[in-house]
Amino acid sequence: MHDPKILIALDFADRQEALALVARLDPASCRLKVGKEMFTLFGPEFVRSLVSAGFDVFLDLKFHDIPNTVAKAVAAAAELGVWMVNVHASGGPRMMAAAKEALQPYGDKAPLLIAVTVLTSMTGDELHQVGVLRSPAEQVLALARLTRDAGLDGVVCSAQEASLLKAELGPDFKLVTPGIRPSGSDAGDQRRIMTPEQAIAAGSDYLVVGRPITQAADPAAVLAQINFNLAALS
Ligand SMILES: O=C(O)c1cc(=O)[nH]c(=O)n1[C@@H]1O[C@H](COP(=O)(O)O)[C@@H](O)[C@H]1O
Repeated sequence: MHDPKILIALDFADRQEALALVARLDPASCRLKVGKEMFTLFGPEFVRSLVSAGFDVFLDLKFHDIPNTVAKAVAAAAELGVWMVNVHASGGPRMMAAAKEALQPYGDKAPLLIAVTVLTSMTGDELHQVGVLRSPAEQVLALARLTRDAGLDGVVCSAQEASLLKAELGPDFKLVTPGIRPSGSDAGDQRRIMTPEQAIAAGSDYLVVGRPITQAADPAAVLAQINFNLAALS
């Protein structure tokens, strides 16, 4: 596969369990995401080992801090050789521009820089609780516009906003969508969800899939089935 669409969220407390899954995966058929749990437990060495094994790695630490701190953190991620890194768009345009600037020295080796808009676990009511009175779709669009204007490569959003964002921001602005649930699988803590096929049809570029693959009896088979279904769409 030329450009694997599925980013598998490696959210494991046990390194051996994660590595047993990785050993059954092919870098040509998926990419890997390392998030806060595994990075906190196993650190940069774990990320480097996945990069050395030939995987494109999305380092999902969702940086959200003052511009100087985020710029340095993003540069540290680039040093690890990751394929994608993310910040929170609500850190603001100056923070995002500083992150972008920090990647300039890496040229075409720089990771894709993506901003999280509204977490896929959040509903409109929860946004209201934190003082955001817009609907999720309106807030996602507003933050995505700020992200594009700051020169970043794309956003993390839910697939429910993908068609709106593709229409408003054009085909090149990357949409990375978690909250993916093959039909019949448990939503868990996610709220704004879609199936893989619906997400691709709506315009998602990359689908983040965790538990539906990692907690399956046969994770490689679930991945193969999703890839097969997506190939049938194109
Ligand atoms: O940035 C992310 O990857 C992310 C953003 C978001 O809005 N929602 C979201 O679920 N994620 C991550 O995507 C993964 C989803 O995992 P599952 O819910 O198990 O498929 C988790 O690792 C989350 O940390």
